[in-house]
Amino acid sequence: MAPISIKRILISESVDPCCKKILQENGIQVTEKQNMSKDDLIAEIKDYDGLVVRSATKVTADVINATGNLQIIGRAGTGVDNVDVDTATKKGIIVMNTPSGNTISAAELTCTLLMSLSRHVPQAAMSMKAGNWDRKKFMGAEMYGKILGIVGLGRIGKEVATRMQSFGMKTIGYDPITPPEVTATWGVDQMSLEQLWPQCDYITVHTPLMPSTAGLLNDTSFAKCKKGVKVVNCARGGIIDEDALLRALESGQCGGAGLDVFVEEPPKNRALVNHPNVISCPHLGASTKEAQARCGQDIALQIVDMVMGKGLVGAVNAQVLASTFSPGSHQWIKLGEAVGVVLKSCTTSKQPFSQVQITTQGKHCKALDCPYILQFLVGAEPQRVPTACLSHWQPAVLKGHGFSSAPALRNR
Ligand SMILES: NC(=O)C1=CN([C@@H]2O[C@H](COP(=O)(O)OP(=O)(O)OC[C@H]3O[C@@H](n4cnc5c(N)ncnc54)[C@H](O)[C@@H]3O)[C@@H](O)[C@H]2O)C=CC1
Ligand SMILES: O=C(O)C(=O)COP(=O)(O)O
Repeated sequence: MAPISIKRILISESVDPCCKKILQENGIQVTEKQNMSKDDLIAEIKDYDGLVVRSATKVTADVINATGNLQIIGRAGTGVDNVDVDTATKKGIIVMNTPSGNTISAAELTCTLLMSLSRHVPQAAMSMKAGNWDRKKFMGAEMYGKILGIVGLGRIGKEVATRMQSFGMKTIGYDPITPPEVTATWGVDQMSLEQLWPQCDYITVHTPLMPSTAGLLNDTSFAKCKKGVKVVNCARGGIIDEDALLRALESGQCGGAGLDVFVEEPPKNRALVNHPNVISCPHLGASTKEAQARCGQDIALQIVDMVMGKGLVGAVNAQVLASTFSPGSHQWIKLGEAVGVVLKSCTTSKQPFSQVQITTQGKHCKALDCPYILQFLVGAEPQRVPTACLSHWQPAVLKGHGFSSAPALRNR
């Protein structure tokens, strides 16, 4: 991989101090500036080769187009929906994230919200602080024996499932990529959303926000749910349609909601936050010491490795990734994608490939495994290669994400 020169990095949010320390120890100058307006960021960003953000910095096309020498946008966390990845890609800027650093913390907050919904803990605590002693008002229900529907069975969905099973919940779910045989090994019975909605006592969503997941829970799907279903969104605002949720809460079709994320953060419209059956947090899923330490360290080390030419871990924009490999590799990377496209056109099955082996011949192909496999996947199954796979292409991760056997590359 051709080394990339990064001399100055701007950290625009509260990222664990270890991030700055690691970058500085590796000769990179670091400036921390928080709470910048869009105009401030546009003025500031011109002087930097790298930018490190969390979810609050909106790295829009305007910001990216204002950059002079920016080469890397590092997301100390999972979701990159606050970064205009397409514009970054067009400008040749690598976007990289640290998707596993905050998984456990987000899963634990989800479980906390599920349990708080069942026993009204926040409302009871507020009532106590107001000087009351109201036992009748806060009658709850056991989690034991109830059905939890998990939409999105990736890293966080899996951790939520295994934790809630320990409370005696039955876990069912839906994911278009993670195969049912894989989720069955962690106790989640997969089915279509049509089958899932009417069965659930609780529903929690753990998908990225994208066109196919925006409004997954809407008026139509709420109408198919059990009356009084309780829902949690610790993923991204908008996966549960906020207006539909308010209507469902008001009609009693939805019995309560635990919300960590909102379409607009902080939300100007407080109708949901103020609803008596809503428990909400200001996007706290990743806000633990442990998650922040992991994400801060991971993003710094990934940037340092990239600068040293050691490897490119965590890049979510594969096209840029391809262009960072030596010019000699480009033709092979293109060939990988083309082979994927051809193979895809030869199969009529909608299922992911169960086993793929790519055999190359000749010394030039020996060092190509990462980019070649990645581009093969992009060509073969673009809609089935989640960001997680692109950023963590290692066979073990691919296997967990729907490729029942990760592609093997053999060189003869
Ligand atoms: N509240 C917070 O602070 C945090 C929120 N997050 C968010 O949580 C979400 C999940 O994160 P991870 O589990 O790490 O991601 P992941 O990529 O491991 O899992 C997402 C899963 O959603 C599935 N999916 C895609 N489209 C779907 C659809 N239409 N229906 C059902 N499933 C679908 C994918 O196949 C994948 O398995 C992301 O939106 C992430 O940004 C992550 C960390 C902290
Ligand atoms: O990692 C994610 O996707 C998150 O939502 C966490 O966001 P944060 O880093 O806490 O701003």
